[in-house]
Amino acid sequence: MFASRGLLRSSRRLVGGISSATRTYVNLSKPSTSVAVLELDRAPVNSLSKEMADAVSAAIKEAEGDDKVQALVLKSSNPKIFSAGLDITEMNNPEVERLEDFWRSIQDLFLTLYGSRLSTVAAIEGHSPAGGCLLAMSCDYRVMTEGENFKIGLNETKLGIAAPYWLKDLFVKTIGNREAELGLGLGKLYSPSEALSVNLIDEVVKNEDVLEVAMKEAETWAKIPPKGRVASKVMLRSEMMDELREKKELDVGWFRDFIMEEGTQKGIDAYLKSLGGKK
Ligand SMILES: CCCCCCCC/C=C\C=C\CC(=O)SCCNC(=O)CCNC(=O)[C@H](O)C(C)(C)COP(=O)(O)OP(=O)(O)OC[C@H]1O[C@@H](n2cnc3c(N)ncnc32)[C@H](O)[C@@H]1OP(=O)(O)O
Repeated sequence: MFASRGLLRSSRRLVGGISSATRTYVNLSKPSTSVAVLELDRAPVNSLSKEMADAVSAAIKEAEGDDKVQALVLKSSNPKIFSAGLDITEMNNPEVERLEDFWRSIQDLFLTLYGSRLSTVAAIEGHSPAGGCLLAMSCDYRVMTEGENFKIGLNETKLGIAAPYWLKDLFVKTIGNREAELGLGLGKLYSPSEALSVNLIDEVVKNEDVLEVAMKEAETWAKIPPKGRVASKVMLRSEMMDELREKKELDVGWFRDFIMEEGTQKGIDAYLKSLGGKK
């Protein structure tokens, strides 16, 4: 019961020795013996399609497969956008089967990142709404670049949708119940200084310093003896993960039914058209 499946994942079937491995949508490198860097690289906004979510999950597992690696920095190839969250086009007039598979990939990405044996540090470069905030909150430590126009938070209600219960739980765990009520209800997007004041992030740094600060933090975590560190992470995170594992297919059904509703589709369609003003 204590050893949540996944958190102490066996590395036997995973590929070790990461050396600037580059693949579609993500770049994985190992700038130091104990720290890997996973760069999100899906232009224009690092939105999470099914394929992107699968690529990020696979890269995390690959990093975990190197026994020397103890920490992972998650960054973006775009200095102004960490991730724009879920790829909204996946939810706009979708095929039901694809929509369900998309959600399973998002669930798996959350379980993989949140449950990683690695210490994870998010180098949040720029905007990080909704699913971007999910990625950041799934990490152990969050550094965000300064600039009050950059935003992080869960803005789902503004799209006419609701965050799934497990994302709500993660938000509550991160910033507390009252602030989560305000943040979720209003679909609030926080500036870096606001996010710091509610503990949504841990540090605000200059743009040019973000990777250096994140790497330094990752090196600090990597020096902690992994046995106790991972056991502590399991204690803190397994309950939430086990609940989602048990309810995975129920959650897929809730998501599918919610997204396929006519009213939801109208809201998503209107929101998508408003983005960039181009669609
Ligand atoms: C009973 C309860 C049941 C519960 C059921 C559970 C239901 C849960 C469902 C869903 C959960 C969703 C979580 C999400 O993550 S939804 C996504 C939310 N994301 C956003 O709202 C961010 C939207 N994007 C932006 O705000 C901006 O793009 C920004 C990131 C600030 C960057 O701005 P800028 O640099 O100006 O870039 P543009 O806006 O011009 O965008 C460039 C092109 O990229 C397209 N784009 C942007 N974001 C997305 C996205 N998330 N998905 C897909 N495409 C996106 C945008 O349309 C532009 O495209 P084009 O150039 O073709 O016009």
